[in-house]
Amino acid sequence: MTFLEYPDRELMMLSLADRIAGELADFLRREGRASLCVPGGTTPGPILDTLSGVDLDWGNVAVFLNDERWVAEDNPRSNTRLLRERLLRGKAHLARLIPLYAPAETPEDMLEALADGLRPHLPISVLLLGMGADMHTASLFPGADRLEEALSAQAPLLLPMRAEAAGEPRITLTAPVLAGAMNIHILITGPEKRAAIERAAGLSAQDAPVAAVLKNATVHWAE
Ligand SMILES: O=C(O)[C@H](O)[C@@H](O)[C@H](O)[C@H](O)COP(=O)(O)O
Repeated sequence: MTFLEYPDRELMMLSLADRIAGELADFLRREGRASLCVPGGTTPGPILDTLSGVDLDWGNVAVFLNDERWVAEDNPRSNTRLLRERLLRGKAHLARLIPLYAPAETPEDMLEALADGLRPHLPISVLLLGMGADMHTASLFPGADRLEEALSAQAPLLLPMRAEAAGEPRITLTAPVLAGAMNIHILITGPEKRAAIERAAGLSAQDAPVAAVLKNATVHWAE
């Protein structure tokens, strides 16, 4: 992994948004299309805000989440809602949202249909991930019910995931899909997460799921 330390959060958010935009522009130039996979949670908001105003051929960019909480879009915990409010507006309103949620009782009910929608947009051109202090990334939580399956090289694209720390049931991209991204950025802030990611580098993905994507990742950190 490459570790980049920034003088402050604001500078980190702007620099990383700029870098992500540059990587997307490269893909668009070379291949005519690109995919951008982003986290929910509280950290990435300012990057999504900046990206939404960037001049890109957004009509050829597919955007999707790393993972989704299995709640309707009007729920404040919906990551899709965050995407719509912070990224899919301004210039980026032309981007194509590939859903990780559809109204149904459980993620199991929609798993195949959602995976079919995702498949044509892989491998991921640019992946942005967050991480919890417990070393989870996407919804790959330590101790989660289907973690082992999600870490396997044979994992399907998407899996439902349930874990005590997760709250509601989740749906998540699996480790091989995340690790197969062409550019991988992990965005973290604060001393606790810095210590966690340094510890994760020496642990198995079973104990520290973020370890599954660390090898080719650039970690971006500010106090
Ligand atoms: O839906 C989610 O919760 C995210 O995709 C998750 O993996 C997130 O990135 C981490 O939990 C960090 O979240 P914070 O940025 O809020 O600390």
